Amino acid sequence: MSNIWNILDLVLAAVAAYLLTQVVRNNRQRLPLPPGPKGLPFIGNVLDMPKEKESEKFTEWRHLYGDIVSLRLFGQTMIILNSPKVAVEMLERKSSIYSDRPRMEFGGEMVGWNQTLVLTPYGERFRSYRRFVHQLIGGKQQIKRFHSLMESESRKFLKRLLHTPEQVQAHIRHTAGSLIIKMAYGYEVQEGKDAIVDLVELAVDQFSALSRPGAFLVDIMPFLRYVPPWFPGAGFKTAAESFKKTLNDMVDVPFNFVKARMASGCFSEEHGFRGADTTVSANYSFFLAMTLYPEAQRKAQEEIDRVVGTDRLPVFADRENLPYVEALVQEVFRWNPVVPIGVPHRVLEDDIHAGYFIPKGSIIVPNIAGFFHDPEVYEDPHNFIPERFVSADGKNMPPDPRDYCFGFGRRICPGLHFADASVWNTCVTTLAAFNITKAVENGKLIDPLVEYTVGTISHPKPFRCAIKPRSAKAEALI
Ligand code: HEM
Repeated sequence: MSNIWNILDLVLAAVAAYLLTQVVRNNRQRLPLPPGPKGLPFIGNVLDMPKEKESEKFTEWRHLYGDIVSLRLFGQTMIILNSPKVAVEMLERKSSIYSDRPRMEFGGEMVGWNQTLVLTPYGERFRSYRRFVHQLIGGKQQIKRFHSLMESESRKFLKRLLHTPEQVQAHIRHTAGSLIIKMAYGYEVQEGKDAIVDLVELAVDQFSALSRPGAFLVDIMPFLRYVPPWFPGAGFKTAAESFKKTLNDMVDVPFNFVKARMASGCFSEEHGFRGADTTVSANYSFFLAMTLYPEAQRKAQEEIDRVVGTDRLPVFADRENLPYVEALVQEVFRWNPVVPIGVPHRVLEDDIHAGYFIPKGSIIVPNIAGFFHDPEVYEDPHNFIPERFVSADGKNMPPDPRDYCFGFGRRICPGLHFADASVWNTCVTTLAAFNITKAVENGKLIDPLVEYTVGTISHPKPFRCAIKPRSAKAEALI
């Protein structure tokens, strides 16, 4: 008899537990979604989503609705995080449920980027990719192995600038591509045009275009994937095929090179890693800032001359003695961030945050550019002012932009130490060797516009500037 009671007790306990979870769940679902623009029946906020300058629109919504804003794109909930505080609370403190990526029908499934770390769903494959990348470039110590490579690549960069300064953007791209490919595969990039660098650039540009939230309708309505190619509006299928070929080539061509090198017994140890080419944007922003803000340039050069002297170029060992240059690099990362609205995360379970219901499967977008352009945190945010990061006692400074510009939680950019070192190195060696000023045309100074491209990775639009060696001595050093 007592056995039957024990079993009954267990059954009752299980039923009670089930009912309790249902009550909690129903209560959760009764909590409101975060506020946001109203939207239309069925399509929701599709028409509210900006086609460019997303960050500015998200900031407008911040003023209307607050730090957490929700949108609905057909049946998909999107949550915009408008302050670093909520981004840290959700994406870092609750990272065990906020670290998935949305399924991107176009870029992920049709083109194949879901096979790379950036779009890999949260799970075992994600963890093993991260472990691997972490071993290679995960900490400042690991990056030290690449300091001499970065220093020698930047010397080549200075030479290219000296000969063809008007091609600065191409030189930045070439140097960044060359550095990453050399680090990953031990492949020596050719001067001028190089097939592998071109492939990496093309693939990364395509990724940038296709990974914007809502960039392709098929991301919101996955069934469109099955419309026949001749169907009106199905041009995205041809585009997917072409993007897929670029991605496959980017993987296969260097891989085949490595295989051939291994067969011939001359394979360098830094192999097997593919990285995104985001440092290009930061470095080009640096040139734009130096063109527009001569006073910041002059102060940084004065510091370099005083600390390093003019008989040699700066090296990584000088870094800690150059606080103004450090502040200038921080300002480069803040002024116009490379990834203005991050890479979207996806939440794996229902959550309640700040009294709002965040449904499982919501796409979470941190408004990084919005954080950096908040005048309450960074005074006069659209101007380039390294002084905001300089303080005699290291107190009362705004947050270091490097705490946020690389994303959050378990998805934080694994290339952040590499990127920070390589951008610092480009800035400091260029400042030591060259003066960057406005270009002159028909006797008139040309004011470059501060305009950026649309896409996950945002680049300054091409602009003109003049780049000349600071002195005969500097030229001799190059
Ligand atoms: C200025 C330079 C860079 C910036 C601003 C930047 C920024 C970012 C951001 C915002 C994310 C998304 C993080 C998130 O989801 O919360 C990311 C992801 C990623 N970045 Fe970077 N990045 C830079 C350079 C690099 C470099 C040099 C590499 C490789 C050497 C790299 C490799 C990656 C990878 C593989 C991911 C995907 C990580 C994942 O999904 O788990 N990045 N980056």
